[in-house]
Amino acid sequence: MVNAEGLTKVYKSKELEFRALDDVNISFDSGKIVSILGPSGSGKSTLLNCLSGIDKPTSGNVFIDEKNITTLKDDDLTEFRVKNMGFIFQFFNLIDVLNAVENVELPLLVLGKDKKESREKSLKLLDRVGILNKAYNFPSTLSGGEAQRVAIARALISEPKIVWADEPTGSLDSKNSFEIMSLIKELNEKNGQTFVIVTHDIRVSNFSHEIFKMDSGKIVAQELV
Ligand SMILES: Nc1ncnc2c1ncn2[C@@H]1O[C@H](COP(=O)(O)OP(=O)(O)OP(=O)(O)O)[C@@H](O)[C@H]1O
Repeated sequence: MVNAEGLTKVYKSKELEFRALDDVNISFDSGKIVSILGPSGSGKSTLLNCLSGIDKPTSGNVFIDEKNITTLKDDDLTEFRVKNMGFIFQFFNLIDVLNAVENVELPLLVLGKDKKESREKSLKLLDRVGILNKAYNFPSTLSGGEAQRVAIARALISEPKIVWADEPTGSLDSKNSFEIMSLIKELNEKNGQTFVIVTHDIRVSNFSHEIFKMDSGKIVAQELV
C-alpha cells in the first residue's frame, strides 16, 4: 500500500514561492493500476516524484508498505528504490550506446547479478513484451512503441513491487498508446505489480482501477473504476 499524508512541495525562487503540491493526502492499495490525471502544471509529476522518492517533499510523509521513505537516508532510499521500484518515462530514457537487451539487463548488472543469468532473463522479458526480434537493436533504430516496450522491460527486470510511469504514452500515437496500456494491464494482472501512471490522456485512465484528479497542487477528485 502507498499512503502519503500532508504532502507539500514548495519551490522557491528569489522572493517568489510556488506551491506545486498543497497538503496532498493520497492512498491506494498494492496490485492496482492507479492514474493521476490533471491539466498541465497541476502537480502530477511532482506528486509522482515525491511518492517514489525521486524528489523530497517540503513537508509530509510517504509510506510504502508502512515504511516511511521520507525519513530514509539518501543511500537507504536509493537501495529501497532499486529493490522495489521501476520507472517508465515519456521519452523512454534508454541509453543510446547500449542495445535493447543491454538496456534491459543493466539494472541487474548494477545489482551485481550474474551476467549470463541477467542476459537470459532480459531476453525472456523482451519476448514477453513482444520485441525479442529487436533485442540487438540500438534505441535509435527502434520505433517509439518499441522503445517504450524496451523501457517497460527495463522497469520490470528487477521484479519491482511498484512501477512509476510519467506520461508513458505521451510520445506515442493512439494505436501504440493502446498497445502499451494493454501490455501494462496484462503485466499488472499476471504479476500483481502496482502501476502508478501520470497522464493527461483520459483514454489511459480507462485502463486503471483507480483515478486521482489533480488541480493546482491538490487532489480534487478520486474515482474507483
Ligand atoms: N524545479 C522547479 N522549480 C520551480 N517550479 C517548478 C519546478 N518543478 C515544477 N515546478 C512547477 O510546479 C508546477 C507543477 O509541475 P508538474 O511538473 O508537477 O506539473 P504536471 O501536472 O506534471 O504538468 P505537465 O502535465 O505539464 O507535465 C508547475 O507550475 C511547474 O512550473
